[in-house]
Amino acid sequence: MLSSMNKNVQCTAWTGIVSTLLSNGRTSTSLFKLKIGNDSKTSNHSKGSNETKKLKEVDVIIWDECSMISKTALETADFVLRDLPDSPFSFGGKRIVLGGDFRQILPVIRRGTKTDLINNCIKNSYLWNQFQKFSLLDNMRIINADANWIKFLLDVGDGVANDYEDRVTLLEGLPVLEDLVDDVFGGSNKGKDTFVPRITCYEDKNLPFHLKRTQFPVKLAFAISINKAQGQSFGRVGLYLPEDVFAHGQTYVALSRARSKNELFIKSTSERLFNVVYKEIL
Ligand SMILES: Nc1ncnc2c1ncn2[C@@H]1O[C@H](COP(=O)(O)OP(=O)(O)OP(=O)(O)O)[C@@H](O)[C@H]1O
Repeated sequence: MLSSMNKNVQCTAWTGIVSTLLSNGRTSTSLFKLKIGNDSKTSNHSKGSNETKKLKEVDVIIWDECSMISKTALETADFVLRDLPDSPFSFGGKRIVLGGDFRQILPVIRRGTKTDLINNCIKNSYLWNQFQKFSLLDNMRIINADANWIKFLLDVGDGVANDYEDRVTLLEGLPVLEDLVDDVFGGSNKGKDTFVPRITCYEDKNLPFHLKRTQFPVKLAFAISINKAQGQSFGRVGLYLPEDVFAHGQTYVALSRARSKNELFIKSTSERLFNVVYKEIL
């Protein structure tokens, strides 16, 4: 819509994986030339460079997964954009659209305490009050509009599903894998050659003969961390939690990646999942 209004739009996101999901997306570090390793407090941007000239022509910046942006990075972006035309206005007068959900993962701060994380959230920036807030209320990812599941996910994200030990009890009917991974690849077979049994599949019942195929029940899958999964949707998710999560939003992000409750399989040490929620920033 913005492009049809002849607006020059640049999409950006904090992580590489999310920026690849956006049309013409770039990582925020690359767009604003943020220096990493110092909390992104400074930028390498140089006024005469071609990149800077291109950034100057941008009208609207759409910055996704904003819960992951650190306050310092947002403020550095403000500084960079003000510096382009020497503008007194925030972000050099450009329109900034932040998208995100503060139930999700926050900026990563090595050995950061809860206070460090909360202080470095963009909600604590001097810029936050300049944004107008809009709420998206419908969960469009869940394909079968399972109201119980949608409510459960929100309760996990808001921390209201937590019990006295900050654990959430999974809804009944959610498959919890007890021993599949261990049986096949670990557990008593750890370190040994393991035989994966072939299974017989019968297919194409309309054929004039009986087609039988024998296959290994193995399919290519990819393992990624919960943090990397943020921003993505998957048809089928196996959540492997040999240890508790440790950061705000991780349980919510992990549980909410699948399009349906039936496509989420969990292997965990407990059916009561640990859930870290900093209610101060919701
Ligand atoms: N308007 C829509 N109509 C139909 N399906 C939609 C719509 N918007 C989103 N979806 C579905 O929901 C999925 C998630 O959407 P999207 O990635 O935009 O959500 P998000 O708010 O960025 O999620 P998150 O931040 O939790 O990753 C999409 O892959 C798509 O399948």
